Amino acid sequence: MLGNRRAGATGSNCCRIFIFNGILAPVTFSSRIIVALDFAAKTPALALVDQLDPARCRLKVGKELFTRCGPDLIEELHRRGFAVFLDLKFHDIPNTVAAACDAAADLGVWMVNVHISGGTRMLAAAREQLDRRATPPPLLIGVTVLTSLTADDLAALGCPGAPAERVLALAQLGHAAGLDGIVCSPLEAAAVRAALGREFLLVTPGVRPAGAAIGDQQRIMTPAQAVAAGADYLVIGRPITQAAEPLAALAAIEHELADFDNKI
Ligand SMILES: O=C(O)c1cc(=O)[nH]c(=O)n1[C@@H]1O[C@H](COP(=O)(O)O)[C@@H](O)[C@H]1O
Repeated sequence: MLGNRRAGATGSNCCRIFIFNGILAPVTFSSRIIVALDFAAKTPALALVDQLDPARCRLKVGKELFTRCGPDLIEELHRRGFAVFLDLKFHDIPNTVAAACDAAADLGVWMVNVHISGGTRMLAAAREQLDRRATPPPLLIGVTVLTSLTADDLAALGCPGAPAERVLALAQLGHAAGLDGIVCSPLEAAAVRAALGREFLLVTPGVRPAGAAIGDQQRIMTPAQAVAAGADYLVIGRPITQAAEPLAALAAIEHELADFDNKI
């Protein structure tokens, strides 16, 4: 099995060298917060991004924004110095997913994800393709059970049992296939951490500050609870992007995490 940590791009701190117009630009990222840019167009997305600081958060570009704006948007975010998680949740035959991961790596993104339920051969193909690259590849992260799903939803899909059991089984599959980490809800983070160790990255959406609208998320915790459970990165969208004052919402989450850090 290949090492689960990719040099230079993991943990709470990392430094990546970006090359734009022939200029080397080292950028250090330190935040655990990944802001999900779930916008329908470039203009509102960049209006928020231009108020943010790469030292305070990373950015996630998902299916909607990428489908509308494409690779140019990723380049614009890189030019502003942000580490980008390209969240396209690849799930297809091994050859197709491996090639898609390679294409994502060509964009210079920091993190890319695939559905672990695509199976071991698909995961291995993605891993091998990224490891063949000449430069450090993006972190390869596997989605376990979407945070919008409940036990009843899983049963309806023919997967009876608690989400936590399925998350752990998928996490073990991903770990064995050499993924750098997984996406799970904070509710499962502690069990996965205990089973798979400190090095395996845990990326948790399903994060809601106390009092925030839950929306379509089903398995949630607060930011501090998620970190206490072992999450490395918190993916947070609407509680920041839809807030009346997004910067104040981000600052409140940072304060919550700082308070937690000071207590341990
Ligand atoms: O892979 C993801 O990022 C993801 C996996 C998952 O299980 N649940 C989940 O919510 N996400 C993403 O995380 C973000 C959460 O956004 P909010 O619910 O607005 O905080 C969205 O962009 C989702 O696409």
